[in-house]
Amino acid sequence: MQAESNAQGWRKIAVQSWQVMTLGLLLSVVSFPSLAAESLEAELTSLEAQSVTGDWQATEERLDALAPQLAEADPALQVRAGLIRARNAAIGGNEDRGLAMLEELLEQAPTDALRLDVHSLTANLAMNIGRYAKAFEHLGHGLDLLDVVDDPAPRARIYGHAAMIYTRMGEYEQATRFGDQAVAMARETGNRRELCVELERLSNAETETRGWIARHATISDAERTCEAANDELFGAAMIRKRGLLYRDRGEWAQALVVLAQAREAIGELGFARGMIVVDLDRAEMLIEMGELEKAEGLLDGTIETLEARGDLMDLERALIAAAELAEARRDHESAAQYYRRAREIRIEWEERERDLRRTYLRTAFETEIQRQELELLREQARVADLEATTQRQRRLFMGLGYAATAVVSVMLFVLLMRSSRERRHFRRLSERDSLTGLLNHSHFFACAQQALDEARADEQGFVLVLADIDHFKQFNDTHGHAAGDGALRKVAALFHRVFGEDAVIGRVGGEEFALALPAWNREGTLARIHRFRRKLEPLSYDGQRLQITLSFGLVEAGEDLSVRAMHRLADEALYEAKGAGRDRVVEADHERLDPVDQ
Ligand SMILES: Nc1nc2c(ncn2[C@@H]2O[C@H](COP(=O)(O)OP(=O)(O)OP(=O)(O)O)[C@@H](O)[C@H]2O)c(=O)[nH]1
Repeated sequence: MQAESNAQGWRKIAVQSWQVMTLGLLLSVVSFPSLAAESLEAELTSLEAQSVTGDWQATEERLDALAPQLAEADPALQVRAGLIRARNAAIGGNEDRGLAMLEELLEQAPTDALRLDVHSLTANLAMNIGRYAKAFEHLGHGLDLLDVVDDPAPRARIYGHAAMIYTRMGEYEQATRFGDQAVAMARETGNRRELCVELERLSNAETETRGWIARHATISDAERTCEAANDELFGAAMIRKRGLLYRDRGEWAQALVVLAQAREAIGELGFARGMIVVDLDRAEMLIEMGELEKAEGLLDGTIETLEARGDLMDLERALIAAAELAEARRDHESAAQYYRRAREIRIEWEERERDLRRTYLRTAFETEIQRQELELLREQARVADLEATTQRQRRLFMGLGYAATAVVSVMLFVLLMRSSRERRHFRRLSERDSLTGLLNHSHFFACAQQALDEARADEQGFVLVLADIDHFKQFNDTHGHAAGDGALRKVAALFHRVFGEDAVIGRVGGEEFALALPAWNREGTLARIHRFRRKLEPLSYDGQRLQITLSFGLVEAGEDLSVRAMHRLADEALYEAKGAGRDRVVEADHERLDPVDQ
């Protein structure tokens, strides 16, 4: 009784489509991590298994019964129940509702692993009903989640769906890579049913990418695994595939035996479409072998059934087989009719395929464009970053440059100031007497000449005076050299004080001084010398008061007298003053002037 109801359930499911059946199968192998609410969890696990081997309506009823418990349950359990309901809706013919439910589940899924399963199921369902763009979109999102989901079960499922969809696209290389991953992941789960499904998908991808031996190994592995997992449907499908492998190698007798086994197994399951497909396989071979009667028996009613179902690919195959059969019987008119119809079906089929291909290419293209745009944005951000850094560096360098320039300028300024100060210092050293600060001999006479020239130009008077400290040797000898220095400094300071800023004053010998007095005359000069002599107080030194005196020679500028000539005259006058007893002023006698000096 149980077996009968199961078989009925299978028939209902089989009415939908081969692919939709795989959805249920997939869900049955889910091994979600154990959560709280043990009993509910166990119930759900049993439901997931039943959704494959039993009637989807029965699972729906059980889910309804669980509704109150589920409303209070952990979100993860709710999403698992939701996945079964979405699949049920699709199998029940309400694919749009199934897809809408999956959209909601995506919002609710509390973990990346569950979100990955929702994407997997959405991609599979969308693909089966020709919503290719949606299928590719969800497949892409699912594959993206592989980076963050470690659980091998959902990983195996998304890889498996990718393998299936890429095989459908004719992208066999990529499909094989996904198929290998799916099988590897399924082996990790230790779940035989999962592995059975993924081996079947890999075997589809491998048809165009691998040799006979590799394909045979995959198919045999799948056959054994599906049998061990008690998955009769996939087991039967694998037997058929093994038969086709023999056919491909030309081992027709062996192929027919194996295909007959497959037909029997599929027939036991009541899987109508599966039976038609295997009959077609066998009919095609029998026609080639010339066994026309047997082939005709297998094809009988096939075309009508497939037309009713709208299975275009299988219908085309059946029409071609019928055409070949008619041709073999020399019924060319019927053959031509079958071929014509087959062509029409092919055009219709290809139109659908083109649509699929276009969607795939558009999606792939859009993804590529998005990737490029993203890359461009990243590049732009990198350039902007680089520009900002360069700008910062330029500003920094400019700042440093300004600072360096400022530092160098300050240093230069300081150096300039110092050097000009030093220049002034050295010039002063070269022009002045270091002890008294008065002009030295050579600078005094240069300045005196200049002052004389200016006085003459201004038609003003000019007087030159020489003064010499009396008995200075004796003073030095008596009181010491330092006292002598003090006396020299005192005399110099007094000259300045008495004759003022306009007088050019120099120390022109050891204890000899000279004064050039522009705009002065002899009377004024004599009066001022007398004031000087009065003011020359005794020098206090070492507790003693030391009085010094000076002798003076004075000369007033006559017409065309040079400073040199005036110096000679003044010197003579001074000599006279010394000879006359010192401490006095003698005026020069112009008459005594040697003509050479003028
Ligand atoms: N303390 C000191 N003595 C100096 C300096 N320059 C020259 N003398 C001294 O000045 C003295 C000049 O001596 P003399 O030329 O003989 O003349 P005097 O002793 O002043 O005698 P009369 O000029 O004839 O009155 C020497 O003893 C020099 O050593 C100086 O810078 N400091």
